[in-house]
Amino acid sequence: MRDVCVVGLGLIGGSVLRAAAAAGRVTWGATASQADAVAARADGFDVVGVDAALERARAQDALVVVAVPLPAVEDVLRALPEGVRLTDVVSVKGPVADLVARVAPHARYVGGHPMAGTSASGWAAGDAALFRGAAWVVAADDGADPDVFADVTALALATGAHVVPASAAEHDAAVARVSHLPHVLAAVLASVGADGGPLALSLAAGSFGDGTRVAGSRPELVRAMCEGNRGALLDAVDDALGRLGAARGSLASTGALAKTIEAGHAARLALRDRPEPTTATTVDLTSPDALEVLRDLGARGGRVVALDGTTAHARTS
Ligand SMILES: O=C(O)C(=O)C[C@]1(C(=O)O)C=C[C@@H](O)C=C1
Repeated sequence: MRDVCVVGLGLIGGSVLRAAAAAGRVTWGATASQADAVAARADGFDVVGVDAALERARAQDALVVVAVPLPAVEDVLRALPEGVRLTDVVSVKGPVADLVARVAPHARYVGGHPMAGTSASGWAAGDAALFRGAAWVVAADDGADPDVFADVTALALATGAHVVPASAAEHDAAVARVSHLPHVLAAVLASVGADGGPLALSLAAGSFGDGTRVAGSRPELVRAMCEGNRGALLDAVDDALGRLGAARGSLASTGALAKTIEAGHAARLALRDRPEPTTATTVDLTSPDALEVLRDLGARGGRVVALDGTTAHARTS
């Protein structure tokens, strides 16, 4: 079991550190936030300075998990000793891969992204169980080091997540639609509701609460996440605007929203009823076509559910 060093101890980093420790790993962390460092130490975790944490990772051949917001990633990369095993949990993968290539090309990097969170932030909001049952994307771009791919997969599985392999570009296009666009829409919806004045807010109930929940997240984190995926998010916003425009058009002309409501209803039921992938298959991570096979598996809704050395046990639909 590889040791784990987490840099950034907010909601996600703090949850990774707790979950890795709960899974029996040797762990330590570092954070620029004094408040998070004090709170993590008070909870019994080993928290040291960033340079000391990274040096220890090099000495112990540990996996470093960068869990800071995108604008702070470069500073962590600049402090990396040569050749460390590296992953991250940032919500956009292409820009982090580009940064690693530019600033720390010596790192043995395989990106990751756990699809879990809450609108809370900071160490205190973290939870060892946050990733249970969640998808954790592990970047399967050509050239990925199979050994580090296995390290990141093993960590994700140890937290209770399942692994969805995807290229950085596939990941960024997908999360633009299912994570970043929802944050933009929640922000817009919250403002539209608030502008309805005190009566509207006193009537706000389930639909408004559900639709605006993530607008309660820390604005600078949401901003960094959305701006970091600008290209793919613009495409998703355009798609949403087109559908909103069509909905407005049909409401204005025929008075009927039927198509929009029915398409959305069908999409929501398909999400609720999506089949659990059940067909078992294995992928040898050291085989020359492993990354292609893994990307194909992820694109078809498959997932890696266990790891046995360098053999990934997967399920497909
Ligand atoms: O559930 C939430 O509060 C989240 O915003 C989590 C959420 C998302 O679902 O969009 C947000 C960012 C991530 O990196 C992964 C997941």
